Amino acid sequence: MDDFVCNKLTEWGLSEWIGSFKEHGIGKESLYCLTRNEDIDKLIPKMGPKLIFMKRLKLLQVRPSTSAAAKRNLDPEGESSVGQSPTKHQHKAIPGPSPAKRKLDPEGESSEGQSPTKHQHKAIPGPSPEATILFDVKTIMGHVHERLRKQQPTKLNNFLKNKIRELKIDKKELVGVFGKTGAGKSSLINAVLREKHLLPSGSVSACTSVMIKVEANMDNSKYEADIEFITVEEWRNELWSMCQFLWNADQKKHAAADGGDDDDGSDGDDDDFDDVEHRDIEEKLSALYGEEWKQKKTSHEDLMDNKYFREIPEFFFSRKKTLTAQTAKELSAQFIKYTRSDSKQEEGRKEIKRWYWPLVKSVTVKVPNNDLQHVTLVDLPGNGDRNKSRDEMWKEIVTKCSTVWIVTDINRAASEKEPWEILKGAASFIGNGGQCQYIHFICTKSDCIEEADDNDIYAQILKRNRRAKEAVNAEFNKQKHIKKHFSEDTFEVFTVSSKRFLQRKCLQPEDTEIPKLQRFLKNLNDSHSETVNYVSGAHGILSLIQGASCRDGANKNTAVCAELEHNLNHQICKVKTVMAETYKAFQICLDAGVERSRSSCEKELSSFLYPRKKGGKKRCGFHGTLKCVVKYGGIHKPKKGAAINLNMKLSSHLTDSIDEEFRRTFPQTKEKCGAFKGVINSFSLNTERLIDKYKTHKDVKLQLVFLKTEEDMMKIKLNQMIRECKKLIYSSLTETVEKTMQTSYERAAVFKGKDTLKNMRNTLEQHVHDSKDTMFKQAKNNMLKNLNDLQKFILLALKNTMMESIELSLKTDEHSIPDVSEELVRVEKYYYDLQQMKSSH
Ligand SMILES: Nc1nc2c(ncn2[C@@H]2O[C@H](COP(=O)(O)OP(=O)(O)OP(=O)(O)O)[C@@H](O)[C@H]2O)c(=O)[nH]1
Repeated sequence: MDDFVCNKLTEWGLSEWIGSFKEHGIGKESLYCLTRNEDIDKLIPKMGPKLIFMKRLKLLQVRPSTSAAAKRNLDPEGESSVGQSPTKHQHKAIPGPSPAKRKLDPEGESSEGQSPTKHQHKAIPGPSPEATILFDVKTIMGHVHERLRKQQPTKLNNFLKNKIRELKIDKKELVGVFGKTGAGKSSLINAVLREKHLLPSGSVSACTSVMIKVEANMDNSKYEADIEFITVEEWRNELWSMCQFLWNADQKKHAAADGGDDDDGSDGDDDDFDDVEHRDIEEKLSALYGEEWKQKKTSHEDLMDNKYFREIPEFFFSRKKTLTAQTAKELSAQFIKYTRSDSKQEEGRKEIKRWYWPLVKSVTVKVPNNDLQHVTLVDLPGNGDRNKSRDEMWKEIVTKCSTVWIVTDINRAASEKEPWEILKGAASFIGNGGQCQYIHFICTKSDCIEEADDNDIYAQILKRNRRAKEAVNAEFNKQKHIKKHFSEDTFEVFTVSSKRFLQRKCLQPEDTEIPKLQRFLKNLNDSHSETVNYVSGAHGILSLIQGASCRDGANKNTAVCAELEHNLNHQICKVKTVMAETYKAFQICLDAGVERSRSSCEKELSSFLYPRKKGGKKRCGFHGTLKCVVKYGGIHKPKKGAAINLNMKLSSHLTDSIDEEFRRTFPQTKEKCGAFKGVINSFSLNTERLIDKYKTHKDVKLQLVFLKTEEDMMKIKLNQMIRECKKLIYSSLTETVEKTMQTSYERAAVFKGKDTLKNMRNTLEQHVHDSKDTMFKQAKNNMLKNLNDLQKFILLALKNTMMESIELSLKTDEHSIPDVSEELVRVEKYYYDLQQMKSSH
């Protein structure tokens, strides 16, 4: 690593990160890359929270604008995108027609046969007043940016251009739809979107096998599916290990057939594992190669032959394929071969020779003329995946869900184990390790009732719905592990009938509860506060420009600056105090957790390694399970049932010890006071009082208006950053345990034949025994270190951002600034209009 990087980090007050940069070989180019926000996600797994800090560093403009990195940030790409963007953005901002207006036919059929364009012409309502305001303000800011670009690039000029570029609306709410296969997830998504034929559903042998994201198509009026493939290299590696496995299995079979010793001493359980693995492999290979793989399995390179991928050349080149169609039905027929596995070749789908799901990472389905432009529904099959990149994507999506729908058949909704196990398994990823605010337990197929006669059906359905809700709520109250992450007010039960909602038979739409879910999504989609933030940010920037162009008395500024700096120091002290208290509280909880983990980890491991059935009997098939666990780094994701995670089990006393304090420090729901006991949200330079005090001095007042909006914007960005970092801080506990356990998994995975189970158990036991004095301490230290990094960064960001803004608004004497008085008047009016809309909302 060269001196440049060291100097830059020192210059930015981040000298203690130099070690990490060195450790990960992050040099000058990467540093540029980071400050330009490119490819940062690839580096995040290496660097953890620090990279997120780096990412935000750019957003928060902590870096000095004279740095080389800053200069590169002001590249022409960025410039032009703002200057030209309004038209593109404007399109995005105007919502399409509401589904209610568009789909006059509840079946969702009528629009499908017709040309959508014609249909849309009739139904598209004009943009909402908010969208019009946003459109106008974006256009105004685009023009102002263009004028600034034509001027000399001074410090203030650069600062203003950056500020305009940073104004954006990036609200995206993810709703994760979980549930076992056949529960009714696809039908539910179709019903809430009133798109009867969008996601394929409904057969015994077929099921959704890859993650499908469904969102509004904001770019055109077509139905679209973007397919993202895994890498060629990844498939080659997977093929290699599958062929290897099949070869070993064949050898074993031959040895047995030759009359060799078929008892390899593996308790017979090896066969259980092999059977499961064998079935999975066969399923994958048959999907892609039909029967042909059986002749080619000795050479994985033969299975890479181009002829198998003729239909998807994109797999080798761009890794992305886009399908388009005029109707949902047409699109669905096109993408089904990328999303579903169909072991028995359903009737009507026999023409499909190859099913490409093993090569697909995810599919994004885009629905035109849908006004949920800020919401993405994600159909999540099962627990995740054994395929590494699909599993990573699963985790990434799950930790980003702001709402989770657990879908299950209404029959035995409360008593069935699987939905609760899915929820339990995901709780740490969506709770403290994620950002979920609402859990909806959705009991589907409420129309399916057997015992009632025709006249009684309606009453019976409603009665069962009531009972199901009571039972599920009662069950939720028993789920201690889930309740550590979520309070009762985040949990709600729905009893829905997707089928009857689309058919309008037997049940009124309201009784199907689909409209209730639609209203929820509509509220989630609401971008009012984002629009207010955009307009208020624009108002602040224009105030700064106008204030700078009519600046006069330096004396007043000195007095205001002194007062602001005094306020800033006072506020920083307040934040520091809360941060120190938080650190202390974390330390106390974790110390207790380390002690408990140390004393009980061997017992925990034992209960895992020697599982007993109810009644104390030994459990069969455990050998296979453990083999999977050690092969996949402590994690086993069976096709059915809950995922097994030994790392989480070992770190459970640590996570238990911190869960409550963690939730208090980083509350999930927006209504709560916010992170760090609300000290970030209440951070204020008291600019409102100063605005009132200096209301007769127009230039000072304008600068103070800018500072007020700058303060608000900074808090929004900081809160977003805190939300991302807290996930990494939380997951660092289990990750440390996972890393420490890795060597023992690797050693255990190589055992074969006689005494395999015993040897695997001994290896893990010995390792836990040897590392129990250090592993948990290390996990605690890592969490505290990450917390400390975050706290330092927040303080740095608060101080530097506000100081830079004070300096540029009140201490810089630049007069070659455009006159934006007209624009300011217009945006100011919009700003007040939006305030009024907000109060009437
Ligand atoms: N009667 C009735 N049947 C439903 C309802 N919802 C779903 N089904 C049926 O249940 C079956 C499974 O539904 P899907 O929507 O495909 O289930 P899924 O959870 O998406 O299944 P996978 O794709 O395998 O993950 C289909 O035959 C549906 O028609 C409902 O509300 N009422």
